[in-house]
Amino acid sequence: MSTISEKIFSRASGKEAKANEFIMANVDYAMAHDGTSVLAVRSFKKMGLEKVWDPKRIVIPFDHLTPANTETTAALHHDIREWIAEQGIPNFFDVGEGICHQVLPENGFAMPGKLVVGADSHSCTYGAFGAFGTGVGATDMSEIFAAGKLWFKVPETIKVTARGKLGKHVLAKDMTLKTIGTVGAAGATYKAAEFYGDTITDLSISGRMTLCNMAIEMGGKAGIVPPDKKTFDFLEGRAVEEYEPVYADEDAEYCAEYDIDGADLEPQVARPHQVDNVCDVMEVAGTKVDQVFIGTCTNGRLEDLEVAADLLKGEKVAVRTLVIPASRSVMIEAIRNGTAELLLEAGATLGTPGCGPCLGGHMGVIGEGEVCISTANRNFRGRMGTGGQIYLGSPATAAASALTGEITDPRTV
Ligand SMILES: CC(C)[C@H](C(=O)O)[C@@H](O)C(=O)O
Ligand code: SF4
Repeated sequence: MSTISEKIFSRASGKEAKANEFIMANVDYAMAHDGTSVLAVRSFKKMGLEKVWDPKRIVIPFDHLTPANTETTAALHHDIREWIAEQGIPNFFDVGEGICHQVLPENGFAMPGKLVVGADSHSCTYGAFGAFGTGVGATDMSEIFAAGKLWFKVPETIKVTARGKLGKHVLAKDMTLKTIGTVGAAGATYKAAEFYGDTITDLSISGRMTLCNMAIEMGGKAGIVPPDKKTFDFLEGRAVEEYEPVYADEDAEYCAEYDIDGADLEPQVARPHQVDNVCDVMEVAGTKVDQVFIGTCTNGRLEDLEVAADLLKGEKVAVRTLVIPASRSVMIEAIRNGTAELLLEAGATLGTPGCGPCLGGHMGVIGEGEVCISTANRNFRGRMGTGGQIYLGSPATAAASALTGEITDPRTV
């Protein structure tokens, strides 16, 4: 009677692992990006260590401040590139390759049954593939760099079941925001979430990534969709090694259960400054916006850009609209299939694949008193610029709002 997390931790620790136990687990893949690798490498060097445990199992994408925004960032990037070369780490993704949580799945590092740990809180995204994906701090990452292992408390699991077919212009993001609004920003603290129901199985891989990406926004240690044919098809020719899918037992123990109604779901928006401050879009419709941002590890995939392009096709945006593809391959596909052209013709700005202004680093921060509707996962106070206000919504809601200059229900344009 085990949950997916208990089974993954049992394999990774080599002994039967049950919720609330402390175990030492072998990590399958470890990720740090330009932001966190700096600190992880510093702490690794402080330990007096020379070589990482296994260069092939470390993945380093540069995405947070790319291209470098200041001389300081450029110098830090330079140092990390040197360290990566010294260590012989083959999985290095430099400026323009994309956001870590897009790059790892695209390159087959997120696989069912694996323990994938990242020095970034949204590493829970890998749960979309049936992995236990979780974020740790940079010093914990240095321990993993050193020995490939880390202590974990095996999490309890909540079960979220979503049923019903989503309506027109109601997307995975709306379901995700609804789930966070229902569970609450701290409702799943140090717990894993397993997602079930036809609404979930109907989601594309991209939609499942949106959902699992935001598990941390309800405090979750992980968010996991049981792998199915869609998962296996996506991983075909992509998975970097063999994997074994893991499923929960019928009588697995859940500490809480939630039901989400997909059929009657309206487009959702999270109001400033908490992610669980969620409401139907109608409640905030008409709120003037200064900027629209479509991108991030939550909603910067091809499907998201296509949704936006479809709404903006042949029209002109009323406010500045930034579109930042989640990865180089998303951008290439968007160029190939005409999506990029539609967005540019409508007046949107296309940026280098990466995090963009998501965490307020550069490329599109907002000014004092400005309002942005964003497809990202966090709307914390000041995140995209001091004194700014962030509303979170789906790419459809963001694109509809771009057309009118105010928060708009995509079903009305
Ligand atoms: C910079 C990094 C540590 C951070 C995170 O862990 O989530 C960032 O990606 C974010 O989204 O705020
Ligand atoms: S896109 Fe945003 S949420 Fe995702 S990793 Fe980058 S900064 Fe963090």
